[in-house]
Amino acid sequence: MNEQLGVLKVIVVQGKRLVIRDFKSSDPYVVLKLGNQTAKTKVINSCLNPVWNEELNFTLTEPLGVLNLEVFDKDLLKADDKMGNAFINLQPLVSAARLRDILRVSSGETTLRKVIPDSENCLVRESSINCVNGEVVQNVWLRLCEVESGELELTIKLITPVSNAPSKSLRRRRRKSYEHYTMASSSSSSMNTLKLKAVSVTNPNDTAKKAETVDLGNESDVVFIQRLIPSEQSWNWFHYLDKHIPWTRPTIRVFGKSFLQPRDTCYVATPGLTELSYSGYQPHAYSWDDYPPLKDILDAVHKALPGSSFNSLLLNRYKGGNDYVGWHADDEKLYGPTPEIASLSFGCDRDFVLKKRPCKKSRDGRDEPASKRLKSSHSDQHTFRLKHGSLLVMRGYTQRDWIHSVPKRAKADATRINLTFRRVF
Ligand SMILES: O=C(O)CCC(=O)C(=O)O
Ligand SMILES: [Fe+2]
Repeated sequence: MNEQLGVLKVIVVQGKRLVIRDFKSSDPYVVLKLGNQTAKTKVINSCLNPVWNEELNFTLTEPLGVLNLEVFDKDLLKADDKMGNAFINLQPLVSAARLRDILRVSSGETTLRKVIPDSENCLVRESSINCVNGEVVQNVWLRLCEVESGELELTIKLITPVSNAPSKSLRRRRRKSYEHYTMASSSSSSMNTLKLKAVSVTNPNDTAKKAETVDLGNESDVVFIQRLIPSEQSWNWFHYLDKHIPWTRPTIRVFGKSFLQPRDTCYVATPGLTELSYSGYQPHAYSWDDYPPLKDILDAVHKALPGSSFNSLLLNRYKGGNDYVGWHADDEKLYGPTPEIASLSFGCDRDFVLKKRPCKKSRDGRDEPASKRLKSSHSDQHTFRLKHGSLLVMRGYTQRDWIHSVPKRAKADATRINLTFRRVF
């Protein structure tokens, strides 16, 4: 049976910079879910910075879940629109309650621990967990995910009886909780602070980090990691790139006709490489030092792909579902015959479609029908849903034998940023 730990009081304080989902504003409300318990705030009409100050109560049981929050825009005539979501791991709060019991703190205000924003939580800034007159209280600002902007402020209180004889599960875990803390003696001031080492919370989506390899046949394959970069980190990078990259929408030539490229673009490369040119357009090559976070992103990709060594990057920004990239292969000579191309996505989900070339030169240079070249056990088309933080890598002869595209999608109403890392030889 689930063991009851106490009552979780969640005060949904306010939202900031929420997105517009109606004509000029939104009518936001928040849905909170903990296991099979659900609660909602009231709707605040026409407001992007709503103040709810509403307290919603949940029973907290073991095993501990994650508190999920979703913001919606209330609509009368159609389904409510999504305005982003966030989650908060309750483990630090429960560990802090155990520490309170161990230290027998029951009056005044004491900081029990801190949780730092990191790549595996939605925190906007560091958050303290305090014991206030026996109650364990955490104030958090959460960045909303799967949306262009928005933050939520919550105050969370865990009400458990201050116990000198902890429950069975607390006893089981007590030893483990000690390992998380480096304690110094508390001061005698009314606001005591224990010197605790800030620890990060674990990512409930860890399983999404697993790599899946799709064998395309004939020495071509695709590696797909649905969530390489955790959500919070991905949003930080998304916002940086959206704001700071000098995006341009160039005119390109396709089949002798000039078009405005249906997405924004930018190119970054190590100095001295052969220049890139595609569809009659030669982008200016910015340097990695111009946009230092790109070096952190490159490091993360190199770490995920041991042995890789990318020296150039093509960035694309799709400002909505009408922006797209048509069928093509990244088979420019400067990448060599078997380029490894690593594609990292942030923001709105989009489909990435790979399709076998109708007829293409085989490795020895002869034209052969596709049916002859590729084993029948391999499918002719693959679609990957590229999500916020996804990594997709094309390898081997994929550029020679396959073409790829990100088609228009009417429902993709938010911005997506995609980074393709390549090595120029
Ligand atoms: O946006 C994407 O996922 C793909 C972009 C792409 O194919 C390219 O830049 O060559
Ligand atoms: Fe491409």
